[in-house]
Amino acid sequence: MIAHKTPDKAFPVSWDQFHRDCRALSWRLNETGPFHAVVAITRGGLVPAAIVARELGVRVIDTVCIASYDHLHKSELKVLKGISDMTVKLGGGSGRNLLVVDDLVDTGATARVVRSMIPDAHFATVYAKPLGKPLVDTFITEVSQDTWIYFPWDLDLAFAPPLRDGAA
Ligand SMILES: O=P(O)(O)OC[C@H]1O[C@H](OP(=O)(O)OP(=O)(O)O)[C@H](O)[C@@H]1O
Ligand SMILES: O=c1[nH]c(=O)c2nc[nH]c2[nH]1
Ligand SMILES: [Mg+2]
Repeated sequence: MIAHKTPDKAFPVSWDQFHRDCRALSWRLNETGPFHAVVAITRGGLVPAAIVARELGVRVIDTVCIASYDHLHKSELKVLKGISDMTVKLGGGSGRNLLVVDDLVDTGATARVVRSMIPDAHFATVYAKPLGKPLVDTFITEVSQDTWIYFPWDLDLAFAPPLRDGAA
């Protein structure tokens, strides 16, 4: 396990907000395409990839399966499944006209690995932190490096204590 400081700030995202941000991302990407295929970086990229592909009318969806975080803790990055040969061919070998989608870029380690596979692909994430931002072509919202983004699929409805009882 790689030593990692627990982020100071929390940025929780609701399903509504996430859908709105994915639609905003699709608007931006619509000016850049057309794309022959979408490559989702699993698992976090699956939900935004579905929304973006729907908005842009792309029917070919592939995955590259990468794991590096165990909840808040960064571990060694593992590529569990690569991009299929058919998709790489669609992108002319270098990724031209392919759209890579992930939920966020943090340190940029995940994006760097995927970029090395298809360097000419267009990289899009919904959220970006400063360290990873240079690796992404299009994103919607930037948060500070010491912020942890909580996605709706990782959250549950729960009681929030009143401010006067000591809630932050
Ligand atoms: O820029 P980085 O520092 O590489 O971090 C960003 C990556 O970390 C998260 O994935 P994670 O490895 O947690 O797997 P998951 O998508 O299955 O949740 C997130 O979905 C990005 O893919
Ligand atoms: O849910 C998540 N939120 C984050 O801010 C983050 N950074 C890397 N991996 C992450 N996963
Ligand atoms: Mg991920």
